[in-house]
Parts: sequence; structure tokens; C-alpha cells
Amino acid sequence: MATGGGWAPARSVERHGAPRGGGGTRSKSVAPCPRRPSPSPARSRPAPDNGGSADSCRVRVAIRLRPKNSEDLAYGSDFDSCVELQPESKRLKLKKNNWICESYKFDEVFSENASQKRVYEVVAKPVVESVLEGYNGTVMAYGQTGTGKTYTVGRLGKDDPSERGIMVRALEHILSSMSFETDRVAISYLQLYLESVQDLLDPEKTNIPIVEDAKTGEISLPGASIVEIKDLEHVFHLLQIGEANRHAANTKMNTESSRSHAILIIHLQRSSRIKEENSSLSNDTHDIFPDDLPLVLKSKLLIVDLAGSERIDKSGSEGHMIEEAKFINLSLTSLGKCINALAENSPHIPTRDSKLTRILRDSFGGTARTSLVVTIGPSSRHYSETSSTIMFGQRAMKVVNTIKLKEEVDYETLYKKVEREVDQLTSEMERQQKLMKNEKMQLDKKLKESEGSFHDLRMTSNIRIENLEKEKCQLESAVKTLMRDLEEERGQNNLLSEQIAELEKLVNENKQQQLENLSRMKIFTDTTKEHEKEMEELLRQLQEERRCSSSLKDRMSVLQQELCDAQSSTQLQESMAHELEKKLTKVTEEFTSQVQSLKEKISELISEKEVIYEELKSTQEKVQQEMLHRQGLEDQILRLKWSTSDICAEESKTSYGMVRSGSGLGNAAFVSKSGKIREALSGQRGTISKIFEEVGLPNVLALLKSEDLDVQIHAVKVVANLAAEDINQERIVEEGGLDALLSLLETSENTTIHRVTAGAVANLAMNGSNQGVIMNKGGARLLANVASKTEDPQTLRLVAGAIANLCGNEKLHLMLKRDGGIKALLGMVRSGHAEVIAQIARGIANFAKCESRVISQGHRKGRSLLIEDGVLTWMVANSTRFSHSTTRHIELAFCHLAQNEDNTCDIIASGGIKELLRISRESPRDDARNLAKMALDSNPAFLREVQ
Ligand SMILES: Nc1ncnc2c1ncn2[C@@H]1O[C@H](COP(=O)(O)OP(=O)(O)OP(=O)(O)O)[C@@H](O)[C@H]1O
Repeated sequence: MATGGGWAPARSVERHGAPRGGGGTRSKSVAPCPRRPSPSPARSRPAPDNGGSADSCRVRVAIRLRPKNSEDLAYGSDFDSCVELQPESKRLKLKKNNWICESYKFDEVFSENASQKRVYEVVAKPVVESVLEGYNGTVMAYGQTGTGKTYTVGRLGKDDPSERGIMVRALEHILSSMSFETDRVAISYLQLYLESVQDLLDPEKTNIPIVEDAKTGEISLPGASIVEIKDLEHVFHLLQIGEANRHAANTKMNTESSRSHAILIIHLQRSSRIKEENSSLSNDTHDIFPDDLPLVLKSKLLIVDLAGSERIDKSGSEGHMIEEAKFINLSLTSLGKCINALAENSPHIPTRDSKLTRILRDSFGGTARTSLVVTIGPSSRHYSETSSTIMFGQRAMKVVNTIKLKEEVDYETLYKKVEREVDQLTSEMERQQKLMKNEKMQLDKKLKESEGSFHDLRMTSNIRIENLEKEKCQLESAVKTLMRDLEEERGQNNLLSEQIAELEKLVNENKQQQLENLSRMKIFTDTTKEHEKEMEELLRQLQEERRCSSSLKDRMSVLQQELCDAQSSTQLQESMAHELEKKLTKVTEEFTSQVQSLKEKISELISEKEVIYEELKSTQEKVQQEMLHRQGLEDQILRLKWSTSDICAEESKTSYGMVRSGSGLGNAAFVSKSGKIREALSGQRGTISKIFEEVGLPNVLALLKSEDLDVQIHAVKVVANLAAEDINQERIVEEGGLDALLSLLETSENTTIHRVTAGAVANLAMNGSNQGVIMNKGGARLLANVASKTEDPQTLRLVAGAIANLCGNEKLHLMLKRDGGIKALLGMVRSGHAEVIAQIARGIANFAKCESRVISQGHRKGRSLLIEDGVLTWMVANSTRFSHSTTRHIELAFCHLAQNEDNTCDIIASGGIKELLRISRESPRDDARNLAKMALDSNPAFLREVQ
């Protein structure tokens, strides 16, 4: 249950009406706010006959006559009612006796039949509506005990709505008119008993003080319960509580007489917006309050059920009841005095004389709209009380109030709104602060990063500058060195240029000679072709002549036939036949001479042809000799080259420091001559290179497929020469030269072709990347095939050289064995030719060395691939039979095989231990001796055999 302090403290704006009809002291209650002419309440809801100006509002008084009760009826036999009502004229006639009668006009006169509803609508409803608009209001019942005050005001009528009195109907009216979202209604229910204000809703609360606001004059009862209500049920509940707590006593006049003044205060608070169109606030007020300031209209409705105003003696009060009656009379007398003073515009209103007048200060001569219902009984027995009651009502009608509208700032709503805005602003501020903090952190981070980057950059720049300066110094010294070297090279170049010029001169001469030979060959070929053509023509003519001759013979036989016929017929015909015979003879002679002449021509041509053939033959022999000479030189180059390549390979691959002292040919004399040969060959190869450049590799390779054997041989020689140059080796393979060469090995029956082609393949096999291609294209198989067919030592030497080159590639070993390369290599031993055997030994050494390396690296296992084809046996048997270089190859190959433990059994079986011991002791080569010792020391089986 809320208390009076629960309502928001108010800063009020009051609307003042016109000067009041009375109660000048009331001006004290006006707040010191800017004043403005108060709008009339009638503007929003005209008040019916308020009896004053638009702002002033007279207290309205209605008379209600109670129906006769049983007591009245008991006395009614000897005296009629003293009251006569004239509702049409709103008048009441009070009859003292049959000849004295006074008439009074009231604002309304309700007969005994008037319904509760009508009484409410006339008396209370305008006040309630005014309260709903924000004005204070008072509805009060005044009258003698038992005349129906409580009936009119406080009847609950819970079960019978028609019985409901003003309190219930007013609250019903208010509850139905307000908005529960924005408006609030609450009640306090008090009684004034023995001059003590008591809370009827909380009877413990007694002696509730009456407080008057010094500024506004507003009366409040701090401590009184203020209970907010929401529905009518609650209203009934609270009023029932109040009713139960109200003091009542059984007086003579009313068995349920109320001995206290009951005061129901309805507190109403309604929201109001200053911007509303119908707002009646002045511009001044707008200046005070912002447009969106929440305002509330606060109003109060007092519904007062006064205690009975009877005389003590009449009411039969005794003892305590007399005391009660005295207090009741005191307060009512005081009220009467105030009303009298107000009615007479007295300067002094004795409101402080009683608590009732203090509480009702605003209701009479104050700011409230007040309606008074005066209840009277009909009985003439109570004429005097009825008369005084009527006079009270008459005086009260003279009291004019100045109603004021009071709007207050709704600080509670405002506080909540401001609190919400503050919350929003705080959260926004926090959000902004957070954002700013984050931004600051990011900026700080970026700044740090920038500083770091700048520092790094500066450091890097300094280092780079230092490096650049160092590089600059180095470059400068390098430039100086280069300039010196350049000068030296220039001197050497000049020498070389002179040598080149001489060589070019030689080449040109050689070329000129070659060209002449070629042109002569071409002329001869052309001449031969022309003669062949002429011979063909002559033969054709001869054939033609023969056909003519045959046809002439046919003709002659016809003519002879005709002649015979003629001879047999007439003499004339004989002479004609003679003539014809002559002609025939002549023709035959001519024919014979033509045939003869043709025969002579043919024999001349044949002899010419023979001469040309002779010339051609002699030219071919010259070319052949030249080619043979060149071939010899090429062979020597090849030998030199292979020997050199092996040495290079040995030096680059071996880990044993093997160095070959001799060439692959094993010819020491050749080595001493190699300088001269190289010189001679360089000129020859230069020539071929020139031809190659001019003719082009595709054209040269195309000649490999020529049907002319000589051309083919020469082409192979040219290709073999080109293949001797490292620079050409891969290109020849790429352009299809290898395919053409292998095709020649396979298809050609010519020994020269085999020899030169084998040389060309051997040259190409010097190139590591070509070796796999040669193997993949069946090169080893074809070489083995050639080796098996020929006994020509040069061919065998070149084939062995080619296979020896392939032996130097460990990746091809298995394929080489599979294609019969090893078998063929060893098979060529049959030649007995030192140069062939030198190539075989070189190949075996290459193979054994590479195989040993692969096995030692763990890439392969098992006995040597050479053993199966009998190479080991041959080596053991022939290691010392050949030249030094060949012996060295064999010894090294044997020592490499001895490094592989998987070969142990074969070596022991072939008698290789003896050979190993010999090599370890007698070999002139350190590397061979070391390898042999290593094999003997590391292999327990060998050690056992040695022991
Ligand atoms: N207008 C009326 N119509 C019917 N009955 C009425 C009327 N007025 C009063 N009475 C009846 O008269 C009796 C006395 O009424 P009520 O108690 O209201 O008088 P009262 O003025 O309040 O008396 P008190 O001052 O002693 O409290 C009640 O029984 C009530 O029902």
C-alpha cells in the first residue's frame, strides 16, 4: 500500500481564473510561476451553468429528499411532510405550518424517487469530468442524520448496480475514461473522527497530519495510504474495508448512523504533452519547458460523506456519543462558518477552526469544482434541522471557487527518459572511447612497425651502400685486370688471325679444287645424260626407219604382187612393172644408205660414250684416292680423339687416379706424330665443316639415303667427320642422322659403308646423352652384327671403339649384354690386330670400372656381367700379351672385378689369384698395384688362396 509520499514531487504550473468570488487569501496558494490568463475549463468541456465566469465556478448544490421511512410514516398521521418539491423549477417549499411556507431554489432538486444514477449524473459527473481534465473537485453530502448521505455517496451496490452511490460511480467513470498506459488513479480513504484523521484502509494510521503547502496552499495528508487501483473489484474491496472500519453508532434517528466524516480522496495523474494542439499552456510556459518535456495533469477528487448534522438532544446521543456529536457539530459548525464567510465575501475564512474545514479548504473558495448534495427528510418533526440544512445549502450556493488546472513536469517519466538517454549516451561514449582506444592502439602499432621498417630500411641501405662501394672497387680492379688480359688476348688474336688467314687460304684452294672436281663431275654427268638422250633419239629414229622399211617392204611385196598380176595380164602392165621395179630398187638403195648412215652414227656415239666413260673412270679414281687419303687422316683423328676422350673420362671418373699414358691405338709413334696429324686434319675438317655449313645438315643426312653408293659413302664420311666434333653430335642425332646410320649398318652390304658408319656411330657414342639413344635404337645389336660378318681390321677397330664407348655408361650395361655387345666385343679378339684388341681392352676396362663403381655404391649386386661372356678368363690368360696400354687396360679391368666379392669364386676358379699377386707386385702402374693389393687384403677368400 503506497503512502502519500509515493506521488511525484510537483513543480506546478497553475492556471488562474478570474478573481474569485471570495476567499482572497486563496491567492497565497498560487505558485510563483509566470502567470497567464487561465483558459476556461469550458473550452474543453463547458460546465453547465457554473454560475460564474468561465474560470470562476460556483459551488453547485442539489437537494435530495429521502423517501419516508417507517418512523416518518409512524408520525405522518398527525403531520404531513414539511417539504414540497418543485423539480421543474428546481425549487423546494419548506412548510413551517399551514400558513408559513418558504421557497428555495437550488441547482437541482431530487425527489424521493430520484435514482442513484440521475443523482450521480447531475451532481457528481460534471465534477468527475472536470477532475479527468486536470482540475480538483469535491462532491459532498450534507444533511441531518438518516437523510441518506451515505446512501447517496457511499452506497456500494456491488450486487445491484442501480444502487451504487457517487463513490463507486465516480471511480467507475474514471477507470473507464483513463488510459492505464499513461494515467494512474489511486485512492486514500479516511475518516475524521473526534477531530482525528484516521486511515480507513489502514486503521492503525490515526492522527494523520494535515499539511498545507506554504506556497501553493495545497493540502496533503502525509502518511495516509494511497492505493493505486486498476479495476472496479479492487474499488469494492477497498471501499468495503473502509466501510468496515468506519465508526458508526445507532442513534435515535438512524440505526446505522455514521459518526465520522468519511473522505474518499481520488488521486488522478494523467500524462500531458505540451505540444498537443489543444494544449492550453501559454507561450511563456513553452519558454519554461522544452517541447519534449513530459508533463502530467494531477488532480484530486474529494468525495465526502459528512456525519449527521442533527442536534444532540434530538439524536439521543449519550456519553461517548455525546462527545462524538460535539465534535461532529464542531466541525460542521466550522464548515458552516466558513461557507458563511465565503458567501458573504468575508475577508477572513476560519478554515483553521476544524480539521474538516482544513481538509475542505480547496473545496470551498478554493481551486476545486465543488458539488454539494444536501439530503433532507420529509418529516415535519425535523423542520428545524431541515430548515438549517436548506439554509446551509443556500449559503453554499453563494460560494464561488476559482478552478485551476495544474500541470506538472512528470519528473518520474522525465527521470526515466533522461536516465535512458544517459545510458545510451554513456554506452555510445564507451563505444566511441573503445573505438578511439583501438584506433590509437592500431596507430601505435603501425607507428612502431613503420619505425622498425624505417630502421631496417636504413640498416639495409647502409649495408647495400657499403656492398656497392666494395663491388665498385672490385669491379674497378676487375676492369683493370680485364683490360690487361684484353690487351694480351688482342696480341694473341692477331697471331691467330694470321694463322687463320693462312688456313683459310689453304681451305679456299682445297675448296676450289673440290668445286672444280664436282663441276667436272657434273659436266660429265650432264654430257652423259645428253648423249643418252641423243642415243635414245637415234634409236627412236632407227626404230622409225625400221618401221618405214618394213612398211616399204610390205608395199614392195604388194607391188610385186601387182606386177605379177600385171605381167600375167598385159604387156603394158609389164612395162609399168619394170618402172615400178626401178622405183623399188631406188627406194631400197636409199633405205639401205640411210640405215648405213644411222649405223655409223650409232657407232660414233658408242665410241664417244666409251671415251666419256674412260674420263669419268679416271676422275672417279682421282676422287677415290683423295677420299681414301682423307679417310686415313680421319681415322687417325678418330684414334686420337677416342684416346683423348678415354683419358678425359678416366681423369674425370676414376677415384683411383688412373691415367692413361698411351693412346687407344697403343701406337707410340702415332702419339709423337699426333701434332702433325692434328694440324693436317684440322685443315681437312675445316673444309668439311665449310661444306657442311654451305650444304646444310639435313641435305647431308639426306645423301645417306642416296641410291648412289659412292654418294652414300661420301655422305657417311662427311657425317662421320661432323660426328667427331662434340658440337655436332647431339644435333646429328636430333636431325635423324643416327637413324640413317643405323639403317645403313642394318641394310648395307658394303664394307666401306660398314666401316665408315661404325666410325660415325663410334663418334656419336662419345656423347653421353647419345649413348642411351643408340642403345635404345638397337645400335649395339647392329654393331655386333657387323662385327660378326667382317674380318676387316679397320671396321672391327671402329666397331670395337663404338662398343667401348658404350661400355663407359653403367646404365646401359644390362642392355649392352642383352644385345650381345659384350660377346661381340670379346669376339673381335679373333682379329688379333693390335688396334682392335686395344679398343676391346679399353671397352672392358670402361665396363669393369663403371660396374665396380655401381656395385660399390650399392646400386647393383651380383657377379660381373663380363664373367658370363668369358671376359674374365680371357683377361687372366692374356693380360701380359699386348702392348703396355692394352695391358694396363686389362690389369685395371681385372682389378676392378676383384673388388666385387661376388666375383671371388670366378676369379679363384679362373686362376686370377696369381694374376692379382703379379699385378700387386709387378705392374708398372701404381693405381693397378694398389687396386690389386686392396682386393687381396680385403677379401678373406683371396687371402686364404694366397696362403
Ligand atoms: N433516497 C433514498 N431512497 C431510499 N432509501 C433511503 C434514501 N435515503 C436514505 N435512505 C435510507 O435511509 C436510511 C438512512 O440513510 P443513511 O444512513 O444514508 O442516512 P445518513 O444521512 O447517512 O445518516 P447518518 O448521518 O446518521 O449516517 C438508510 O436505511 C437508507 O437506506
